[in-house]
Amino acid sequence: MALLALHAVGKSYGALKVTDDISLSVEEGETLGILGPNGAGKTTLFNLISGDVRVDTGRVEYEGRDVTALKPNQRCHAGIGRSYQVPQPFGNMTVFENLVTAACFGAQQGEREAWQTAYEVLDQTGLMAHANKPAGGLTLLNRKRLELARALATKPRLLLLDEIAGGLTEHEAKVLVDELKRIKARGVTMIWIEHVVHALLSLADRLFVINFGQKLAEGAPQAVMADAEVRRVYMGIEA
Ligand SMILES: Nc1ncnc2c1ncn2[C@@H]1O[C@H](COP(=O)(O)OP(=O)(O)OP(=O)(O)O)[C@@H](O)[C@H]1O
Repeated sequence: MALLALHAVGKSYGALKVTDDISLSVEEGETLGILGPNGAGKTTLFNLISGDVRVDTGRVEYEGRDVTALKPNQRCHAGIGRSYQVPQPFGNMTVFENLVTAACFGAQQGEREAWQTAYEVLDQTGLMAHANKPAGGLTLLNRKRLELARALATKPRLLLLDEIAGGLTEHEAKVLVDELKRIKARGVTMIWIEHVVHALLSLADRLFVINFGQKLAEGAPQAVMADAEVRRVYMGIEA
């Protein structure tokens, strides 16, 4: 049984079909990479999975049950955690407080357990030295780390990562990818939207490419990257 399955989901804003009849499934432990040009509908797809936006048509199944009608907090409690493309920390709170908040409200933990979770996640994401700093003053790499850490503190079984490597230097992206590899090794299932293709390829088991809200290609990373239509649409390379 797939951990997540989308069945013919659709979403329009006025006349614009942003998600057009997308079906996909993700197996437990798998990392699915999502690629597509700017405005293709990738973040909207995450919003439909996390419940931030409701589907107009189709169905979202998680752990074999229909979650289409569940609110974002209910989907988070069920184990769907996400990061946002633009980091969304509580800027006036410390890094530690941000993680305790995520554990309390996302994983429904009591205070003592949430402190323990926050401590573990600080350790996993290399943020320990910044625990007591206000989140609003972090560097870009550490803001990205905190975005990942906040998602992890909700104890996800399925982790949605939205351009977590965007804007980082080569070295910083490698540090982040190493962290993601450790998370993957712990069995967390991931869907990762990323324009930094070499970072994505170092982790993804499978790729799914979107263009104009529709599926353009899906399959093994090497085969998808060699696909003539993907090269034309995504990389601007004519065959
Ligand atoms: N709330 C909204 N109201 C109207 N249009 C929207 C809304 N959200 C997204 N769109 C439009 O839907 C399209 C897809 O947006 P989306 O953010 O999902 O694309 P994306 O593939 O994630 O892009 P990028 O790679 O630039 O982040 C865009 O044309 C965008 O302007």
